[in-house]
Amino acid sequence: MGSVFNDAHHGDDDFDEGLDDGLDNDFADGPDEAPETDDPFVSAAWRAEQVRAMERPLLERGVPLMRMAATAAAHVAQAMLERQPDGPDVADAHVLLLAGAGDNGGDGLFAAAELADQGANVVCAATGRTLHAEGLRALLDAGGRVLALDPEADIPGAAVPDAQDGTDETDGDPLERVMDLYENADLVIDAMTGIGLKGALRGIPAQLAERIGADRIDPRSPALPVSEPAAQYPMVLAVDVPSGVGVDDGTLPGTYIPADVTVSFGALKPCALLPPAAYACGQVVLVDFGFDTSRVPVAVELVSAAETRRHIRLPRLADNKYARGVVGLITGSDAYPGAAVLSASAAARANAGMVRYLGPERAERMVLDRLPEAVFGEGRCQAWVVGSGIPDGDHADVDSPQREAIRRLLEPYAVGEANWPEPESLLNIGLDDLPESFEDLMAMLAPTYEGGQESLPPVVVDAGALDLLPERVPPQVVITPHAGELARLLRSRGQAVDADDVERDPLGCALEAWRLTGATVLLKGAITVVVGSDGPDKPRVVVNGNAPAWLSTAGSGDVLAGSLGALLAQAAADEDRSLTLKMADLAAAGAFIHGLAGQLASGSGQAARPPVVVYDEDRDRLAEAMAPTSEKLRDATPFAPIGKPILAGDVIAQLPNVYALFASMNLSEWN
Ligand SMILES: NC(=O)C1=CN([C@@H]2O[C@H](COP(=O)(O)OP(=O)(O)OC[C@H]3O[C@@H](n4cnc5c(N)ncnc54)[C@H](O)[C@@H]3O)[C@@H](O)[C@H]2O)[C@H](O)CC1
Ligand SMILES: [K+]
Repeated sequence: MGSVFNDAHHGDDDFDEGLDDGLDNDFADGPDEAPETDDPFVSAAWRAEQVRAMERPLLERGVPLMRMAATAAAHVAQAMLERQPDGPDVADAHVLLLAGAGDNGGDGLFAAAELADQGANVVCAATGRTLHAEGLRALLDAGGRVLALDPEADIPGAAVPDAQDGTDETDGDPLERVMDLYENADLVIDAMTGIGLKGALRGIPAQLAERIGADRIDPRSPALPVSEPAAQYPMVLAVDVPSGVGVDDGTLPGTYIPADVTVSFGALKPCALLPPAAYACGQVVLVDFGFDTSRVPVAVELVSAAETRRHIRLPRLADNKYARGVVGLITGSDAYPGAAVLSASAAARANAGMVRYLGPERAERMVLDRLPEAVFGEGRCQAWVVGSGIPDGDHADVDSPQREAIRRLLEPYAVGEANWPEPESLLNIGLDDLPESFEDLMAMLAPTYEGGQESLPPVVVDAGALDLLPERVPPQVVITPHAGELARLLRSRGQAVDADDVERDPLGCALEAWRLTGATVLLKGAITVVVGSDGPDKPRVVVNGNAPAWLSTAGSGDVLAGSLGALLAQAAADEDRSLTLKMADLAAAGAFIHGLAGQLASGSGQAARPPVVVYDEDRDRLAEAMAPTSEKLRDATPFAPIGKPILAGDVIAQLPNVYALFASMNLSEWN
């Protein structure tokens, strides 16, 4: 499954060949070769202002970034046409360019001029009052035509539609004219706005996006494997970013044009990684300009296989089961005993040394039936998982003993309220003595710990335990809400937010929850957004996008909680490591493992955020890199490319295989 471990390749490109010989630096030499699986270039995104800061030194040295961007866009356009089984040759293609007045429009004009040079029939619809002058000249010289949509436009050589008249081809409502062109086009190049967009689209671009965007958004369409040939014409190529998306925050503030492919220049922007904007980007092809990213902090990071591998602890020569990490679970309930089985089995199959389960008798019996290895005896736990399958305060008639136990477990994590009795040690809970009732348990969980809050074991707070979270907690507390649960948590802290608000602005809401609680926030969704601490008051944002749509199935969250608990226990088992600043990466790695298990279980090459393709000037290599995952997966499984339905248990069954995959990657790098 090559595509799972990002195929994208950074470095060794000869994109700069033929450029200004005066280039002295690493750009001229191409960036350093990076290992295939560990390339920050394809897994990090920077905000618009940061991208501008990184492009500035290159522009000052006279590097022709716009021409490089345009050539790359033209090559990508060609690759899109060529991969359509019934697609026209470039020379016969009808291309509609939507060009704004800024440099994004300039990129589009030069790109379209290259296609027109090869014989394509290109019409540019200008959405602003002006067009990039040199780009316009290039397109007109290459035989392209230009239609100005704004009656006040001042664009030399452009036709201006005139609704009053009725005599020539420019007559009629300009938007209708564009829609006619749209319907007859093979390819649309969307270059209305790039990183210069302010707020939601307004005016003519907004109207165009409303018409074209509405035509293209169908939430009922099936989740297909990556970059299948487009199901409909015209295909849309977005220049740098799809026009209308929130470049820095990943929101969709107004109308926008969803793309089949987005060709992104210099560096990824957050909208390429964050939901919901990432869904509008389609396949992302990233053009390397050789930016110096070393001094610019990453805004959003995509968790990679290589990063995940770093957090896994392989068994060592002298290990015993305790050294490998013990996971304690207070999950499952009389109402949902299955969650106990799922969370405990997931933890047990995810490379933990041992699993301790704590719950009502019936759930305990079910866990033992399915997992005879589970223990209920005394000993250490390096990480906890609480709340999966436990009704929350609104749904539990009386506060159950389980909820009380979780409340006690979480008490010592309350920041600023430390006033604990002498530690018997929280880590030593005598589960043997565990009663039918939880009375004694509560006593045993009395808030005690050694070495201060920092040394408390990491804990995953899921589902019904979210309303038991203390006001403020340290970062080793990971909360794992979905949109509705996050909204509820924020409401409990005075924010007027509902689930739709969270879905509209997942990053904003996860950041808010992190700010308010201090917890590491893992917001579940097709793309998972994690916000954790990267130092005092400094958030770290990591997303995971490798999950196939098949993974949205009952019990999936219980599996995530259990397997994340196991990952945290492995990390915490090495006591010399402080996890505080690693929690965001650990949580995202947990989501990656879960997503990969879902891909293996379903045999699907589909992913919410398909791997980023690095632009290659070599046409054959570019075509290969952009090829559908179904082709790459053809021999991997009989079910590729679509995959098959799965149950939570199927995902659990694949967890050992995920670890096996990691174990076979670059063994020399293992700790
Ligand atoms: N990343 C790189 O290294 C390079 C990127 N390039 C391209 O340049 C654009 C950014 O160009 P800029 O001129 O700064 O802005 P835009 O073209 O994105 O937008 C300006 C354009 O949009 C109009 N506009 C702004 N807000 C709105 C709105 N809310 N509604 C409607 N219209 C709006 C504004 O009036 C202007 O007309 C970058 O994305 C790349 O594509 C370069 O090629 C160099 C290298
Ligand atoms: K654009």
